[in-house]
Amino acid sequence: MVPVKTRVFKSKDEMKVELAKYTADLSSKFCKEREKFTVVLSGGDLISWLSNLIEEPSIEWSKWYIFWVDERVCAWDNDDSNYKLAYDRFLSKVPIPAENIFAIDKGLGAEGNAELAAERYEECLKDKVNKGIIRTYKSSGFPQFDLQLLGMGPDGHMASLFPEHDEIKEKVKWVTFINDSPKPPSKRITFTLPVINCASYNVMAVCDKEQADSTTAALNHTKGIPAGQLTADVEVVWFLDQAAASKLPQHGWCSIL
Ligand SMILES: O=C1O[C@H](COP(=O)(O)O)[C@@H](O)[C@H](O)[C@H]1O
Repeated sequence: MVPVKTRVFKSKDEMKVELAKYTADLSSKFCKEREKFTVVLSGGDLISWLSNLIEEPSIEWSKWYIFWVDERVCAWDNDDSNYKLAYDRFLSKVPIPAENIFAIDKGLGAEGNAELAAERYEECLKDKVNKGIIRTYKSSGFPQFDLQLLGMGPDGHMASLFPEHDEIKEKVKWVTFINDSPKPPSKRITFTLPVINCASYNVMAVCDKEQADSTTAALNHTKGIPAGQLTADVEVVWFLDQAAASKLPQHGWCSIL
């Protein structure tokens, strides 16, 4: 397991600037090495924190490939959809080719069939592995994404892996589903923990005082909350604002000013 790094910023705005720089640097690295950059998005607040990235001049958007760590099983134009959120606030503002964006199956989403939607998304990932777009992790065969941009709920869930729910125990599947999510909407699909933790780089971005308890519990590995199990192949970094970090035993600011 790689050591978990934390970077604490005085404000959300500072965090957004640094998150954009971090992502742009990795984009340059992977686009140079592989001519591709596979990026996994989550939903929630994270998407609004990508606003500075839109302005980054160095990014070769045509080489980006977009996936989702979790998705609500609903129509693409439903306000609950993580795809819609990302499209409206981020993807529609940058020139990533439409054929490089891999959302949940449109029909199965609209139908509300979580089990089949998860199977179809896993097939989609396998197809991209076969086409050399996604790498695989060592000999495990699990997909290895270049960068995942993750968020955490106040209960400590990440992706759609919730505390006291069994989906986090899945060891074989790449994508699983939940029909009774404690956070609405109830039907979701989600990457499994082994897939999440095979990524080369994992960023967990968390802000606000409502997240202070779960941030502390996750980083101290207490209460067994899902986000506390996050690791990565190369690097895992928690990007925190001062409020989210306020209950950590010791935190120094990492001001960019
Ligand atoms: O439901 C979800 O929640 C988490 C956390 O969202 P936030 O609004 O508390 O930041 C998110 O990461 C996940 O993708 C989403 O489906």
